Amino acid sequence: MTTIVELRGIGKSYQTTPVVHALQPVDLTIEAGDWLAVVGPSGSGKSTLLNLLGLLDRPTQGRYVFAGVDVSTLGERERTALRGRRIGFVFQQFHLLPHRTAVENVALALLYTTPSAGQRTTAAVQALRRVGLGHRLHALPSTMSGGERQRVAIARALVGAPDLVLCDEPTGNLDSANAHAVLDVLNDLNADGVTLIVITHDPDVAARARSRVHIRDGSVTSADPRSAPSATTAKAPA
Ligand SMILES: Nc1ncnc2c1ncn2[C@@H]1O[C@H](COP(=O)(O)OP(=O)(O)OP(=O)(O)O)[C@@H](O)[C@H]1O
Repeated sequence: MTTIVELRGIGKSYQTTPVVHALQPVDLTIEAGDWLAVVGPSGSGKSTLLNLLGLLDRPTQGRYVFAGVDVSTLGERERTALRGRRIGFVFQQFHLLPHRTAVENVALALLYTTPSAGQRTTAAVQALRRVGLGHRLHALPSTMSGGERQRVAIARALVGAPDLVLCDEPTGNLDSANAHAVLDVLNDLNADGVTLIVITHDPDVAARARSRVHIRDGSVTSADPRSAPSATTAKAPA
């Protein structure tokens, strides 16, 4: 098995007055092919954890090994490169460029890694087909439903074949029909081997994952009673 994420005693405090201990030290292991939901109420530390996992922020303590690389040893430029090549992001607000078609939005994600425009377009078309949007390649975001827009965003996250896709409230802006369609896509991708971490406050979204951890007041606890509370290990069930 390949370990994608290994957090050892990772914690984060914001040096404000007073200091905010946003994330208490946590151990977390994610293997290739896992789908983990991180569930917690507003202010519990979900974004803090997502920012650490996605190399968008640095912890104040602990060790993070991502895909075999100890990221605490890396400079900012190396972290940015690792993030760009190996982590895909899906956000609640889609963040699509409004005047670009679906295929252009997805192809843009490869701008700095794939010199050939033709190859970028080919990969974008494949990614859009993978999320069931092969018939909407040239649509502008304004002509798409929220669920379709989020599927474009998922295709954009996937197109570079990342080791990990991090989703922050991926259904937060969707009605229940569109939310189900997006969760079905995540389900299919995970069945194909894509490793997912989904941050959510929605228990229905969390229920679709293979495993769950809960976060409250900055403390991560496992939903799996077999795990020790101080050593949360998220593993796909056998
Ligand atoms: N830059 C910052 N400086 C100081 N405190 C912060 C900062 N960012 C977050 N916090 C605090 O850290 C705690 C965790 O915040 P975080 O944004 O991670 O929660 P969350 O679970 O993502 O919330 P939400 O669901 O509302 O987005 C909160 O008490 C928040 O006020």
